[in-house]
Parts: sequence; structure tokens; C-alpha cells
Amino acid sequence: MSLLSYAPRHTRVKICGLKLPQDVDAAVMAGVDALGFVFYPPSSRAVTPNIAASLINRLPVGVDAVGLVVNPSDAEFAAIRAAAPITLWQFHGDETPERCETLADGQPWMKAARVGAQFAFEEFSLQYGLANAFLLDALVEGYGGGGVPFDWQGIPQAWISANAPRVVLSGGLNSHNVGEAIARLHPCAVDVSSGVEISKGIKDHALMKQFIQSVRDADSKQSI
Ligand SMILES: O=C(O)c1ccccc1NCC(=O)[C@H](O)[C@H](O)COP(=O)(O)O
Repeated sequence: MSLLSYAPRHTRVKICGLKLPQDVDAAVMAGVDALGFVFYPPSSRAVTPNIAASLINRLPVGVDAVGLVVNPSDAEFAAIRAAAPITLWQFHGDETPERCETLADGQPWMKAARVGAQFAFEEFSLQYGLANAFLLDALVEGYGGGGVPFDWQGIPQAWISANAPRVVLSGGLNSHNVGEAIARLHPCAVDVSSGVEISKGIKDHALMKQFIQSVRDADSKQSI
């Protein structure tokens, strides 16, 4: 099932920053809904379009291949698209809504919001209204994947009520805090990278399993 197909009490799970075939296989076996591939060379989690293609070819039907980009040039984006069968785009830089629409060219896409104090949720969702999802991440140095949560209490209740089916929650999630996040916010999906790593860029199979189990446990307790 696609990452963005909303179902109450069935929170979808995306794991981001996969680089190795054995990690892809372990995430699939654990029940992941989407895997993220980082096309941002400065990142320790970056992959080339050809490596991503070989990893994506291992995915069963229904598991989304998310292409994470940060301010790509036309040529960089075209090279990714030509090599890797991405099913959902994650724009994690300073891309305007028009730029996201142009690059995605009819494919689904989500826009990352880097949420700090005073983040303007309403303005963001109006500006990026054409996005298929709003990915809420913490404002960190650089562009993302910092393993730091933001203050969920800063999200206006009315905004989350109106937008939860389109919210992908990320930023410092792990198997210990994801249950509370789901209980409070009821997002469509949760997204994790650092919280399932033993060190930056190195995924841990047991942590991936624990994370997905925590999501399932939280879902079983949801009352909405
Ligand atoms: O992972 C990176 O290195 C990265 C680089 C540039 C932009 C975004 C990046 N990662 C984003 C993610 O991995 C996830 O979408 C998400 O924000 C989770 O991050 P984490 O806080 O590490 O769980």
C-alpha cells in the first residue's frame, strides 16, 4: 500500500536513507511502506541514481520508492529520473511549489517543512497546497536527517485536525517516542532515519523492526 494512502489506525511507515540491499530486504520483511533514497551528495546517506535503481528493483509492489532531493538542478533531477524508478518525490530543500510541480511532472510529491519555533503551519499548507503530503521535519543545521524532534505541541490543533491525513511526521523519531507522536497527532505516516541507525548512515535491522512494532502497538491503541 502506498505511503500516502491514509487509513485511520494504520499509520504508514517510511524508512529513509537506505544504501545496502540487505537493509532494504530487512525493512521490507519488517513491513515498511516506503523507503527513502537520498540524492544529496553531501549526505552520508547519499546514493547514486544507479545504486538506487538496483535497490528499488528489490522492492515488492506497493512499497514506495521515495526520491529525496535538495534543490536539484534540471540535469541532476533528469539523471535520477532516468535511472531510478521513483514512485514518490520528497523535496527537502528550498524548492518553490511551482518548481516541485514542474519537476514531479504528474508524479506524487511531498514537501518537507523544517519546523522551528514560530513555524507558520497555515501559510505553509496554503503555499504548498498542491503537494500530496506535508512532511514535517525539525529545523536543523543543513537540510535534514538530523535525528532531532521538534516541539509537537507547537502544531496548532486546528491545523493538525484539518491536515492529519496529509501529514508525514519526521524528525528524531525512534521506537520510544513514535507511539506518543501517533497518539497526539494521528499522522498519515511517520518517517525515520537516525532513529533506526547505530551510527550516522548505518541502519540496524533490530531497530527497524522495533520501530515498526512500536507503530503497530500505537495504532492498536488509537481510539479515532
Ligand atoms: O538524511 C539526510 O542526510 C538528509 C539530507 C538532506 C535532507 C534530508 C535528509 N534526510 C531526511 C530524512 O532522512 C527523513 O526524511 C527524516 O527527516 C528523518 O530524519 P531523522 O530525524 O534522522 O529521523
